[in-house]
Amino acid sequence: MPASDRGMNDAFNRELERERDHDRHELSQSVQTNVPLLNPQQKEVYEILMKVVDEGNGGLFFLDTPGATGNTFLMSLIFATIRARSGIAVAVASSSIAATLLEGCRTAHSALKFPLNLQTIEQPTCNIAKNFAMVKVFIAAKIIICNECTMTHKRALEALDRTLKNLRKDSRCFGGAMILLSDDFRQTLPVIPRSTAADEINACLKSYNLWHNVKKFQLVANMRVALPNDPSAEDFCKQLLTIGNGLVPVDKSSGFISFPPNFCNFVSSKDELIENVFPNMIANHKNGEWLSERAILAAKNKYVDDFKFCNSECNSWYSAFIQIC
Ligand SMILES: Nc1ncnc2c1ncn2[C@@H]1O[C@H](COP(=O)(O)OP(=O)(O)OP(=O)(O)O)[C@@H](O)[C@H]1O
Repeated sequence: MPASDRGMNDAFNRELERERDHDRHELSQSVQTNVPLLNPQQKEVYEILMKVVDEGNGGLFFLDTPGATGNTFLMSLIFATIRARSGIAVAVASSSIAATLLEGCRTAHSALKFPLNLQTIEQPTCNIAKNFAMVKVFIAAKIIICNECTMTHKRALEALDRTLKNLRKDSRCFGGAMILLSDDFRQTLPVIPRSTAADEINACLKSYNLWHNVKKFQLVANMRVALPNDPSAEDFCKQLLTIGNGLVPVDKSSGFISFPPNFCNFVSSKDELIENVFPNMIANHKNGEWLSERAILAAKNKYVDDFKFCNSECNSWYSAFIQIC
């Protein structure tokens, strides 16, 4: 078969069309429904950020969002507002689990082609050639959201800055694009193999040389507590903030903290953990809704590999979980 004669323009336009291919009516309705629900702080941030989007002057913004303060809710609303007006909004996240939180979000490494060895390159750029199909999308984007950004290496931001200046032929920061970072620095910092705590702090976005120029906003009202369906959430959220703010004493000999009383349920074995999270797995393993409500998270891949499953009937399911987790 002769090769089809498709120019690069086709690929560019396909990506642009895909980014604009949303049900604008449905998005407008969702915006109309959700804007009145915003709490005063969320509303203030939403209005400021949408004004920046409308003015089109770009800039670097950071939204500090402790757990459950409505980061996902607000990001989704900003996304929907821009898309409902046929604008292009790009969302990336530092991990694939985090990318599932926002519609159309991809991992930063996949969408922006960051080099894999960021920590060893002094002046990295994204591996985006000018004929890369997403280039027009990055040029046209009203906003680039980097969700759950605290795990991102500061050099990723440097690479994005260099690349956008080059693609958009604009010497302003990030080529004049609007970049919105969001997350909570009480959570995980960049993971650097065989590093010290100092290496992680040095790699963190707060060590980025333009960090002092970032315009910062904060959400503080915990919406899971405000919603009436979870009375235990208030204590749990306070405990999380206490740990995140470094207020729980560290044991000098071990370097560990002790969890506050009633913080969580402890189990004594992996089997007990699995039985608690996935009770009666054999009966439930084909129930997608039941499965989507539970997960076991592990801090390291080696702990994931340690999970051994012996039940042949749903062995394949167990394996699938562990990969996802
Ligand atoms: N203004 C609001 N009106 C109604 N519900 C809201 C509002 N803001 C947030 N919520 C709800 O509160 C819960 C927590 O919000 P959301 O998931 O957006 O927070 P988050 O900061 O992303 O939390 P986490 O980091 O813990 O995932 C969700 O169920 C969300 O739908």
